[in-house]
Formats: sequence, C-alpha cells, structure tokens
Amino acid sequence: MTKGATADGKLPVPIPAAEQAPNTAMLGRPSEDFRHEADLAGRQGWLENMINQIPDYLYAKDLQGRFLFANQAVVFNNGLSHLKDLVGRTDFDFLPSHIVQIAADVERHVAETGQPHFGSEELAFRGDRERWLMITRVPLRDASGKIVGTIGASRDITEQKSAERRMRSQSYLLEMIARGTPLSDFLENLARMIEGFADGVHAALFTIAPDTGELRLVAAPSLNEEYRRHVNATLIRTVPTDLTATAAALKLVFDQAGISELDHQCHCSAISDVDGQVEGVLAVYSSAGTRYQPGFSDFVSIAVHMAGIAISRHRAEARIGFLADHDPLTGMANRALLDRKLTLAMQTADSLGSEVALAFLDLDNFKLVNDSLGHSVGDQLLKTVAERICELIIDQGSLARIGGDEFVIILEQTDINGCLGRLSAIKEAVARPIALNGIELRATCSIGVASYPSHGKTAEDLLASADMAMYRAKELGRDGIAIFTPEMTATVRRKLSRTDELRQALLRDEFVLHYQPQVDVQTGSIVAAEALVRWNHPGEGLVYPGDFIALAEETGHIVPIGEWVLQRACKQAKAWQDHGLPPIRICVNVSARQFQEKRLIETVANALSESGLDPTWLELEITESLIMKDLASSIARMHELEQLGVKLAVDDFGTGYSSLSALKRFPLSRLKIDRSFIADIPHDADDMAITAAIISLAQKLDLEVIAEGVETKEQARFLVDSGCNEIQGYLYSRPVEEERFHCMLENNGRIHPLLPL
Ligand SMILES: Nc1nc2c(ncn2[C@@H]2O[C@@H]3COP(=O)(O)O[C@H]4[C@@H](O)[C@H](n5cnc6c(=O)[nH]c(N)nc65)O[C@@H]4COP(=O)(O)O[C@H]3[C@H]2O)c(=O)[nH]1
Repeated sequence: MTKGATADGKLPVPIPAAEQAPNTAMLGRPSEDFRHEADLAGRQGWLENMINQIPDYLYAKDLQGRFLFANQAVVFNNGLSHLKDLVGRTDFDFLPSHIVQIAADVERHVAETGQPHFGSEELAFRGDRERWLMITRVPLRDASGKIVGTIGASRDITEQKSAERRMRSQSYLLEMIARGTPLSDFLENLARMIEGFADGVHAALFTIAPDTGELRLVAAPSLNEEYRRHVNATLIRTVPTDLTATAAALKLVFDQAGISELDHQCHCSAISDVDGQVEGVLAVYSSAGTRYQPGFSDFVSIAVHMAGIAISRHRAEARIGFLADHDPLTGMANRALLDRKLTLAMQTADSLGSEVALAFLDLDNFKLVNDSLGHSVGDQLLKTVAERICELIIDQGSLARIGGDEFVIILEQTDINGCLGRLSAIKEAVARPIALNGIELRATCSIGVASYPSHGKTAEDLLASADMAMYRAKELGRDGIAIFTPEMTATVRRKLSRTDELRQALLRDEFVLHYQPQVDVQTGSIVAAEALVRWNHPGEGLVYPGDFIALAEETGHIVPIGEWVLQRACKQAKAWQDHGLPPIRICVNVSARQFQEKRLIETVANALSESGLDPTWLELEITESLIMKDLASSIARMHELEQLGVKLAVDDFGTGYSSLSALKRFPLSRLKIDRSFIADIPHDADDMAITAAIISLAQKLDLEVIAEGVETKEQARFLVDSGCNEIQGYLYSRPVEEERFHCMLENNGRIHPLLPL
C-alpha cells in the first residue's frame, strides 16, 4: 500500500487510518487552523478524520478484492479494531461465500469495465444479524488512470428496509381487514408473517370466549395437529392482566405436542380491541437458536394491533349479523328470521304431509308493568318470559319476539289439538311468580293459535290468523288460549272497516250529543245533564255508544271524539244559560285513553275558554276502574283538573273496588252509583245493601251522590229513603236531543209528574 496523494487530483491510494494515530489536537481545532495547515500530511490527517467519522462504509479494494483502505465503520463492522487487521484481507475471510460472491462479482465487473455501479441493495451481516446495505462502487485508478481496484461506499439501510417491510405488511393486513377476509384466514396470514420475520419461531393466535374467558385457537399454521388437539383439549382460561400463567400453559401444550427438540419459550401478548378490551392472545414460541430479522419485535407489536382491529371488526360484524335476525333484548329470533323459519317449517310440513302450529302470545297488562315499575323491570320480565318459553319448546319449536310483549312460537309437526297441552304448560310457566327488584310479579298471557295449512297458506296469513285468535283470547277475558276460526277474519274485517268509518265520522261531523237529565227527586228540578254521544251513521241511522266507544278507545279515535264532545257540551250548556234558562251542571264522560292523554288539561281549559262556560258548571265523569288502574297518577291528574275549577264525579261507583282510604284522597264532588246495583232493586237484598252503604259512605265523606239507571218508582223510593235525592234514569227521561232538552229546561220543576213517588 502506498502512502501519499497524487498531484493530478486523482484519488490517492488511501492510508489506513489505523496506521496513523488520530490527530486529536487537530480534531479540536477550528477550521481557521485548517487553512493554515497547508502541508499535505496535515490535510491528509483531516481527511482521514472526516472519513472515520462518517457512519457510512467507505473502502477501497485492489483487483483481487483485498482491502487497501477502509474507514473505521468498515473495520468495526468486520469485528476488528484496527485497519491494519483488515488491509490485505477479503470479504471471503469474514463472511460465507454465498453472501459475498455477488458483491465480489459486481466489484470485478466495475474494475474490468470501468463502469461505476450505483445504488444496489445488498444483504450483509454483522455477526449473525442480517443487514441491508445500499452500495455504490466506482473504479479505483492510479496516477496514470489505470484501474487498480474498486472504491465502495455503502450505507446501512436495514432500519429503512425493515420499516418498509413493516409498512408493506401492515398495508397488506389492513387491506385484508378492509376486504372482509374471514378472521381465521386473516390470523393464519398474520401468524405466517410473524414466522417470516424470524427463523425458528412459531406463532399461534387465540380469541378469548367472552363468557368463560377460555382461549380458542384460531390460527397456528406451523404447528401440528397434535398441538391443536392438546390446545382444544386443555381449558386455558386467561387473565388478561397477567399472561404468565397462560404462557406457561401454552408452553406445556407445545412440549406435549413434540414439535421441536429444542427447548422453546412461550411469550404471550394480549390482543385488545379498539376499546381496549382484551379479546385475544398471540403466543410466540422461540428458542435460543431463533434468528430474528431486523424489526421483529416492532412487527409483533403491529401484528397484535392489527389482530385487535380484525377481531373487533369480526365481532362487530357478527353482532350486526345477529341483530339483523334477532331481538337484542331476549336474543330470540326477530320478525325477519321468524318469517324464514316459518316458511321453512311449512315446506317441511308439505314434504312430510304434517302440520305446523303457530301460537301468538301476548302478555296481559304489560304496559301497566312498564308504566308503573319502569322499563328495566319490563325488560327483565320479557327476558324471563322468553327463557321460560324456550325451556318448554326447545325440542320441537322455536320462539321469536316480534313486538313489545308479543311472542310467536312455531311448533312443528303438530296439529292444533296436539299443541294445546304444550301451550297450556307455557301459559302456566309464564304465570309463575317472577321476583324482580324485590317485587314479586305474576304475568299472565293470552295465546292465539292457528294451524298450517288450514288457517293460512303463507307465513303472513298464518301469523295474521294466530294474531286474530290472540285478540279473541283477550276479548274472552285474557289469561287464556283461543284457536283461530274463519269467523274471526270476518270480525276483524268488520272492525277494520268500522275503524275507517269512525275516522271519517269526525271529519264529516256525524256525531251528535244527547242529554239526559239528572233530577233532584225532592223538588222535581233538573240539576244537571249528562252529555251522551251518538253517531249519526249515514247508512245505519243513530248508532249508540255501546257499538263504537270501545273500538274508538282501542284505536285512539276516542281522543278527538272526546275533545269534540267536551267542546260541544260546554258550548251547549253556555247557550242554555245565555237563553236565560236555569243554570245546570253539564256532565261529560272522560274515557281511559283521554284521561291518560297529556293534553287533557289543555283540552278542558280550551273548551271552557272557547265556550265561556264557568268551570263550576262542568263535571267530568271518570270511571272508578280507570282511577284504580294507576291510583297515584290518577290522583295527580284529578288534582290538575280540580285546579281548573271543574267538578269531578266517579262513574260506575261500586264496580272498581276503591278502598275507603283511597277514596278519601280523590278530589271528588260526586259518586255515581252504578246502574247494575239499581236494576234489581227492590228484589235483590244484596244490591240494596250495597246501594245503601254507598250512599252512607258518600255522606260520611261529604260527597254528593247520584244513582243512574233509575227506571221505577220503587227504585226511586228506596234511594230517597236511603238518603240519595238525585237520580238519572228512564223514570224521569231517556237521553234526548238538544231541542227537547231545551224545552225540558224551560219547564224545569213544573211539568214532570215525578212526585209524589
Ligand atoms: N238501562 C238503562 N240505561 C239507562 C238509563 N238511564 C240512562 N241509561 C243509559 O246509561 C248510560 C249512562 O251513561 P254512562 O254510564 O256514562 O255510560 C256511557 C258512557 O260510558 C259511554 N259514553 C256515552 N257518551 C260518551 C262520551 O261522550 N264519551 C265517552 N268517553 N263515553 C261516552 O257510553 C255509555 C253508554 O251510553 P248510552 O248508550 O248513552 O247509555 C247511557 C244512558 O242511555 C236507565 O234508566 N236504564
């Protein structure tokens, strides 16, 4: 090796750095000194220092590939401390020939052709660690321009390469997630990628069962059947915060499966979903001989993260899929799945020549539970009911929840009679007491049942038939089972067309009010009028409330009808007053649906203000059974009405079982004895005793009392003798049209020959 430099600017044959002690004094000196250090040796020192401080690898080799010069990076990289130990040796002295041969070929080509070779990526090693170098090679020429070797400059791009590889892997994994690759395929790929980052590792991926915490093997591409068998046979429960026990258990499985002679370790990483919930485990088996590629541990972190995303997505998709077909509260099939199952059951029945029974089950008074005990109790009740039904049909049928408290049961290969025993058992099971929030509940249900093929040829028709039968069970007093009959269809059709007519009736102003006088028996004077609605039906003539109020109540039409009645009645009462007739109280019935309507107070206030009627002349009749349905809110509502200044009467008193203590809390002015108690007077001693007791109760509570449905003088006599002076009934007058009532008021107290009784 020659020391010195060429004057023509050609690259000098370098001086091995190790042969010259670094000029530490110069290193510390500012650039000022450099300009004054004109001598060549000084410059050369500077150059060497510079070259040695560059982290890239710089070297020159002769035509035989022997090192002539190299900077310290090359020296250290080859595991040496001094340049002199490197000079004269070749790459073959340090690395396996299959690795260095390619580089040697390139260098020879550069030397032979004089063509520089720019920027090739080559695999290299430091010890047993794989690295990537970006190498540029140019010919080394002497002073005469003759090629005497090669100069190489290379940069370690291992980190960059492994970052690129991680990025590529990550993109590939994300793409698989986006494409909706099945979870097992995704995790298989992931495990393979991890294994591709190191020689001698095995990866296994597990999900954790949400209910038990048990591991479930999903992917372990390089592990054998024996491993799978052992893993599946061993219940490995996981504590996500401490995976040491899990790792120990998985190592045992690995050893049992006899996968390798070497002693392997198992390292577990928790796989968390996007919310941080641990959903799975990655197990990596490695041994002392494992050779890791750069970026292995970084890739494992990425893999765990990607697995978390994939598992989250898989679970979300599974949940969405489940919700598309199931009711989220009870986990039972929903309407869509019911339709499919029912259609399938029908097809099976066709092929076997058998029948399918379909039962529609609706809880009785569920709304009451929800309203009075809250929705969470209602939800619990529904879940319990679903569980109880399921237990009884598991072998032969399926259950769906298709609405609030509506369940449908498919019972295959059974006719109507064959299923009745089972349905009774279901009814009994539903009615068993349920303890919820320290309350014991009993829920009864009404069941309607229809049979395929006789009661419907399609799923929709069969369901409609079972629904109709269920309504029949409700009408029959609830807590029962009704079988579909074809007449039910006709009834329902009638009901539907009646409902439509009712809706039209309001728009066409077909309702009218009749008024029935309430009389003071002692004076013979009319003291009040009950407004009673009638429907002037275009085809049927006058229709009485008994034929449409219940339907109006069921369909909600009662609310606008009731509003109309209130307005009309108030206006009429005011009109009579304005005519100079003796003022009387106007009594208006308020139905259950109306009473529960939020805007009732507003409706009453509007009717009063629009008519100009003084509130004291308006009395609202509320049935006792309605008040007792939800005592607390009824009392609150009654107080709101009382605030408006109107009077309140309890209609049908005696039928609703009010307790005395409850009665004292009602802001009432009047009790109206139900006409069922009056009808059999004077023949029924019990009714007479009850009537007398109600009158005396009213007196004690300082309430007015009136008897309705009084048809005979005997009844009136008995009432007066018992202390009730006000009566309403055919004895005095039937309900009459407005004009007729007008006349009665004009002759008030003078004409009617009621007295003497
Ligand atoms: N057997 C017999 N019956 C008598 C006698 N005196 C009166 N009645 C009848 O008894 C009913 C009294 O009305 P209610 O108990 O409030 O019972 C009413 C009431 O609950 C309801 N209703 C009537 N009009 C309305 C209304 O505008 N709104 C609401 N929500 N319900 C109404 O319809 C029910 C029936 O009304 P109507 O058919 O008008 O029947 C009326 C009346 O005609 C009698 O001496 N003997």
